[in-house]
Amino acid sequence: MERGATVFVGTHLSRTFGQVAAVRDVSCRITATDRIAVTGASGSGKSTLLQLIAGIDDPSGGRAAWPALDGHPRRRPGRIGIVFQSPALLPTLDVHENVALSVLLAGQSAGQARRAASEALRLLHLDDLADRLPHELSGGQAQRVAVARAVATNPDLVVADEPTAALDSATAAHLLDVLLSTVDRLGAALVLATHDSTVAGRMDIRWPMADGTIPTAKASS
Ligand SMILES: Nc1ncnc2c1ncn2[C@@H]1O[C@H](COP(=O)(O)OP(=O)(O)OP(=O)(O)O)[C@@H](O)[C@H]1O
Repeated sequence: MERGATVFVGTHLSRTFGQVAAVRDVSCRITATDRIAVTGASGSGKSTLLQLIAGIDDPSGGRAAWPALDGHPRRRPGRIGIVFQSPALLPTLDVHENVALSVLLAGQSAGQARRAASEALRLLHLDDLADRLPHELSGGQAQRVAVARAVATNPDLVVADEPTAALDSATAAHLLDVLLSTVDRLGAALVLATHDSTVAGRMDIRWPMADGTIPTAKASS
């Protein structure tokens, strides 16, 4: 992707659930290669904002747009990779099949999916685990597979919702190393929600959320 390209623009975004305003009037911009940590207390709206950025939820008000990703028939999971707090691997598929599935869902052929999965597993040093079932993995290994699944389609934007929350600090640091080096290699933007100040400290930009808003998000543009 072109350097400086705008991957996402949120304009006066809001998302309400009944009486709860989870996201309130957030305007923000993400450009290619940005490394953004969304921080804030539990319930401040981080996950809700990430879901709007990933396009898996619609705002109640305002506008979400992905200028650099337009023109792609399938924005997700092709151009946007998502890593959740828990790996959420399909239990009856082995590691390679779990990763290949995301590529298939992005519209690639079975052969392309197999090749892309092998490449993603190699990138994340998971080749040796390709034949394992999810229950045969440690938590850290499973989360690395989840990263492989998110990046196998060569996305322009990776959205990660507390990807290290369930890991001990050494495993979390390793996962973050792997995630950062992978998005560097892809030239993708990364937006990551975290409670962990060490994790947030490794990102270039911090969006501190409080009560559904981000006072400084516009400063990233
Ligand atoms: N699907 C939903 N239905 C109803 N309320 C919701 C829903 N999703 C989120 N909320 C509410 O919106 C607010 C923000 O939630 P959100 O999960 O975005 O916060 P968060 O900062 O990610 O929290 P945490 O750090 O605990 O994951 C909370 O008050 C939450 O209860």
